[in-house]
Amino acid sequence: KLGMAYKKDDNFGEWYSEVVVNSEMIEYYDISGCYILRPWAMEIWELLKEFFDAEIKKLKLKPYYFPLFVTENVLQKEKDHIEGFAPEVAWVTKSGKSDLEAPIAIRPTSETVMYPYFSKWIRSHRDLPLRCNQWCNVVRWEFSNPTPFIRSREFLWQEGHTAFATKEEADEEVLQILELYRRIYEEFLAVPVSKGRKSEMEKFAGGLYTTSVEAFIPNTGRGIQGATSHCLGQNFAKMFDITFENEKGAREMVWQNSWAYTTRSIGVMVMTHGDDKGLVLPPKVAPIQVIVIPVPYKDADTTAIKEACESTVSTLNQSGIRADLDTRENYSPGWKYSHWEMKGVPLRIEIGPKDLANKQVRIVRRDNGSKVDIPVTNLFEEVKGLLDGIQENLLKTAKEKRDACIEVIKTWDDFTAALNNKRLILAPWCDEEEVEKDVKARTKGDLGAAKTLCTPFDQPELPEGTLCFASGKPAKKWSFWGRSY
Ligand SMILES: O=C1CCCN[C@@H]1CCCn1cnc2cc(F)c(F)cc2c1=O
Ligand SMILES: [Mg+2]
Repeated sequence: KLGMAYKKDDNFGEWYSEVVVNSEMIEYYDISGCYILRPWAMEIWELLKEFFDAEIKKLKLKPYYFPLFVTENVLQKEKDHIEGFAPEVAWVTKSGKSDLEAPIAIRPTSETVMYPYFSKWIRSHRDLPLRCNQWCNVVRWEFSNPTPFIRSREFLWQEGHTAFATKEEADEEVLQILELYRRIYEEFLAVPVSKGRKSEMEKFAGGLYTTSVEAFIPNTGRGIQGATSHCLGQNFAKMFDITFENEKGAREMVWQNSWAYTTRSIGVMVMTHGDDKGLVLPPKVAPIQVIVIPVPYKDADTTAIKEACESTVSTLNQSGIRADLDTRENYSPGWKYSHWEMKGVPLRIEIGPKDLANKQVRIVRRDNGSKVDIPVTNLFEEVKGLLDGIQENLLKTAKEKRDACIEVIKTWDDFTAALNNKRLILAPWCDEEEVEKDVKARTKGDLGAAKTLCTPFDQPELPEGTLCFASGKPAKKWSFWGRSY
């Protein structure tokens, strides 16, 4: 079980599957596209949820739980937002031996479940804003290659659904939530992301506009959507008759948003930081931040060593650091080093007879393997400093790697070359959907077509007269293009 059979740079797909299993995050399940999330994954999910839930409570979101099931006619209510997705909808058709009167869908997302009740609950401007969030699972019976965390037929997410009296309020919240998603990725998962707007073709068809945070996986040269925050405009208000009486007594439709991030975020973190020894966890999301390992030496005082380990762990835990010790007799220190490296624990503390005698401990960093001996007296400060250093180093390294993949291009030939070089492409675009479709058609292949990933809010200077790389028409904006998950 110890050691990896695959190398990240040689066989990324196999490496990834091995890491998520060997680090005890995932157990494969006997239904394709479904995975068991073990504690090492769920504890990360819970740390992210703890942050996000506290932040949205500051924005006055209220917790709800809506049913998993939705009737056929309600699901079909919104034609254009569903029609493209119909093949992904999972249906319950029987209970026991008998057929159901009518098939019932399992929620792939909850607009059609929730909005008939938003219509009922919202009568007056006093009922606004309505702010609803639920933490739940959703089911989408996808057929493209299933990948743990990244693409599964059932996944966990939070879905926020809000309603406002004015577009201004909705527009503001879209960006507040997008900033929280950026923080989830950059401050917790140490994954660099770009905030931007989806094209008309890539946006959520049922909405007005879509914003997202986009990540990039250098090993595969593919972009990946990290999270999404939509302004729905009044489209769903019209469909579901969600109106309110304003201060002047006139009836108006509400302005809505919906936004989500999912367990996919964990997979992006694994892909970004993992190495050939296994998982590398950013301290902010590490279920165990420090593992303490006794290094007994033939006739050395093993009891004293064990006591030193226990007091080290309790000192750290009392200061809010997630520390644990591995005193299992039936495993050697060497075996334990590999095991906890595989699980990506940021810091290892070794305590042997010499350390005991010198009233010090040896600390080993998972991210760069560096070792340092520190006096027990300022254990907490040193450990805290090292954990902060690891967190910072992981984001910095990932940002440098991602930025090294970005290629600015202006011609079609450079575009196709960059695409085949697994680059994240930044190109001037005329912003015409026909051109986007044309690029998709011209880059179709077994690696998948190129698409727009987002138009970054942070726009570089676009010199007058710059032409679109694909159409030769006057360019209107810089957009990120590439293959994606
Ligand atoms: O992306 C979000 C944020 C959270 C709430 N939902 C929105 C839009 C979801 C877009 N979407 C995405 N996937 C879907 C899959 C389906 F099978 C289906 F019936 C509907 C959808 C579907 O509407
Ligand atoms: Mg999908």
